[in-house]
Amino acid sequence: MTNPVTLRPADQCCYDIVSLGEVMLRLDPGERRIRTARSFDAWEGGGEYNVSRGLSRVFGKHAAVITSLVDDPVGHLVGDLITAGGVDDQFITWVPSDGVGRTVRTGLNFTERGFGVRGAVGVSDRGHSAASQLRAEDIDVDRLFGQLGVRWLHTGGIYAALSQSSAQTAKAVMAAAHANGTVISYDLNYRPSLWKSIGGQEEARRVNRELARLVDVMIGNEEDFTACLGFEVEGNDENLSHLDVNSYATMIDKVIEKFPNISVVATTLRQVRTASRNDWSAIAWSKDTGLVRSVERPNLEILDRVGGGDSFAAGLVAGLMETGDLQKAVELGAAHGALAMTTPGDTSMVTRCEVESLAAGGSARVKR
Ligand SMILES: O=C(O)C(=O)C[C@H](O)[C@H](O)CO
Repeated sequence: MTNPVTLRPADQCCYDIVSLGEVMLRLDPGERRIRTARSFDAWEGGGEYNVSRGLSRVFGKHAAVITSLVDDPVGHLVGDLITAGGVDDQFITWVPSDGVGRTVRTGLNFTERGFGVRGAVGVSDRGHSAASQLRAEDIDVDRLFGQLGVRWLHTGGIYAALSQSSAQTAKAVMAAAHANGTVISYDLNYRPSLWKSIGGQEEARRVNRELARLVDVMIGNEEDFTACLGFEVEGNDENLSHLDVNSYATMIDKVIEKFPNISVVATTLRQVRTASRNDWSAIAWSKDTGLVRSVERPNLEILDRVGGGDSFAAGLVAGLMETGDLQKAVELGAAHGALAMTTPGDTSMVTRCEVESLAAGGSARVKR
């Protein structure tokens, strides 16, 4: 089995995985709603970072994050959560506080889980965040990708949407990674709220198409390839109430034709029956294997859906890094994503053993 991606040898690299993205303070009202909450749990979260955290905590990989935080107590709380998540903080750029957050701040993300007929809600408060102002010159890419060595870089469409400069930063970091033989994955992660005031979907497509030329492993959910890259999936209705795998296969052919640099395309497929029950599976493609599909998990019970896609990506990356077998990788990703959605917070609280057991068809029988 040939690995669809060519990885640098582990003994030549300080890091298995580095993410580039914003890390926000996630404020979570638990079972309550944001609008009526009186207390919040604090976690850290960010689409790109969550992948590194999962790879570190669950799959035992050496991980780091490239981001920026404000040098004040809120920034340091996020920094503390990052190191507790097993992610190296040496590539965090700390910027001085202006005293009130007028020009630079640490992003906040209020997230409620939803239940049954009430969908999950995310309200971010992240204008002028330090991460959105991070510039390529702030990052010592020669040291990171050249001297220290990185096997895999993960970034994506959330970071690219933060500001005009963040898209440029993403491009420069991806180019440096590519020049040093680092595999690059990119999760399209369409967030309409981020694009709303900076050109909407048209601008999202322009930016993501430009960055797609540097990507080896392209990841997205059931709607991202249409929203971010403009590839329609035949038969999808507005509510994505029917997801036809053959139509995705046709769409992936078009993606590869347009971006021949891409070696793997991976998509999570989620049909939302209620906020608490989703049909969940994933598909992936490489030239050698064609389309592979994970086990389908109809009516999967969900406690907190946020971060499910990131945990899928972490499992997929771990599987490709360790086995090069796309079928195994997609199973590991889908199982990790499913388990991550059984606990609160963006990231998973499971062990590798639990992921492997579920991927191999294990049940939820009590263990004691
Ligand atoms: O919207 C964002 O920027 C986030 O990163 C919030 C969550 O962490 C993300 O949606 C999880 O995938």
